[in-house]
Amino acid sequence: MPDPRTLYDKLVDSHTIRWLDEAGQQVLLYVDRTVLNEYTSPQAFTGLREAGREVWRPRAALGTVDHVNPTAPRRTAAMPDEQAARQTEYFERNCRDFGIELFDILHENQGIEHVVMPELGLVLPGMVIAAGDSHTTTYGAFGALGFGIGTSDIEHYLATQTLIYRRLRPMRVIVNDTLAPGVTAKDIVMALIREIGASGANGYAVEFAGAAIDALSVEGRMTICNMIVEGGARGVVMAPDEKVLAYLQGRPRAPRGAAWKQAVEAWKGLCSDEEAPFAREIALYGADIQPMVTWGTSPDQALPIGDAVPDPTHELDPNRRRDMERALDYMGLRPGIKLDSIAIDRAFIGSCTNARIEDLRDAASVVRGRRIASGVRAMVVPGSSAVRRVAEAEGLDRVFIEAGFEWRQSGCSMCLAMNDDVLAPGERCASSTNRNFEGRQGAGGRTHLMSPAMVAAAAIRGRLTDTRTL
Ligand SMILES: CC(C)[C@H](C(=O)O)[C@@H](O)C(=O)O
Ligand code: SF4
Repeated sequence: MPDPRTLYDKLVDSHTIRWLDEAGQQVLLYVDRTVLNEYTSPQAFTGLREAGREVWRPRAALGTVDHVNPTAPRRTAAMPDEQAARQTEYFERNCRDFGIELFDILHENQGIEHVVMPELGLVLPGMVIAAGDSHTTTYGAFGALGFGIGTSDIEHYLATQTLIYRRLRPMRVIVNDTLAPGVTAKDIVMALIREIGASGANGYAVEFAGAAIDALSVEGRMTICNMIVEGGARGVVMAPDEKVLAYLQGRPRAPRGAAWKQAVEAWKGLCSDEEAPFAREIALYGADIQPMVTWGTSPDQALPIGDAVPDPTHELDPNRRRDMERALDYMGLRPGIKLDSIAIDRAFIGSCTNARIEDLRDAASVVRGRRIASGVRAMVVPGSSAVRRVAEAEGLDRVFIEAGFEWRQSGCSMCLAMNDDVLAPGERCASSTNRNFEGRQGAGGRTHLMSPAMVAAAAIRGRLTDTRTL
């Protein structure tokens, strides 16, 4: 009998070309696909150009403009500034010259890379996908191993279709029970990061399992795989099930006909063996998880919405106390105030974490028939042009617009404020994104992370709000 293996190890083993050390901890890994963006790919292409190299398998790469483009409701090719224009022009030239398919800003498939790849059916169970963006882990929801790589690795990948890869240690997170109504996938991942800390999963590949994960939609699973990066995990997997197959079947780039049948057959066995060894295991009880919000400047500085801003003087660890004091100072918050009393200026529904169609439906169901609070500026930035079209076909754009939201074009937008969607200094934002670092949404801007439904509720009340009380 072969040794029992985890799903993560099966994925790495099946893509290992050769061991680079005696224990097989460092390997030459075959990578099936990548996705490129205008922000992290330029130096890689410059490297290829300078070395006179070609791209080994141009059809295994796809480019989409997402980080720097504007999201103004009327789409044009114009960029907000000179640097963004230079980045997108060079990106477009690189894709053209190296034979890589490109979704430019006016393309009907344009969108945030981690939304575009799955919706086209380009992420399949059993694949290894590496890309120049940390949230490539999103693809774990399909039983694929996705991870972010730096620019020199992008160049290595493009030239060889391989990477030098160091194995991670497998860790399992089991989420038992069922979630209470009003609690979402975002709350699971935020609760987990709060528990393990922002570097709690450093060095680990996390496998999620358990009844609460099984019960989630594929979109919800993507939210978890996307955001667990903020807990330090550089690899995430979930065993593919019937829901994954149903999600993929018929997608434009997914296999069809006999190839589909063959693929489904090949995906059997993409799960951890029963006795597979995990270096670490954590259990969460789904029924205990509450809607979460962050109060600080790190994704682990989060609490259930019913709680109060914590008091640093109660923290015994001096480093953590200092971090808390600094975070509260930056966030302009006093210890002890109720989280649901914190007034907001802005509300942002967007990002590769939470701007898929299901997220927009969730938020719209909170917003329907209501108006946003006066003084709040709220916007919805769909994760992709396709999500935007589906939402419009369902009339969700009207729901948001009638409530006072701006309905925008797709892109990363105010998730990281590389375009002209930025917070002014001191502005406070309820945001469905994944990072709340200082200045993330604009210099001096204050970010509170939460689920899209919670953002919608905050926009309506004008302060952080438990959706269940609306
Ligand atoms: C720009 C890119 C390097 C970065 C990432 O890798 O995650 C960005 O997408 C982010 O979310 O901060
Ligand atoms: S939406 Fe945000 S987290 Fe996602 S790729 Fe863009 S900047 Fe990164």
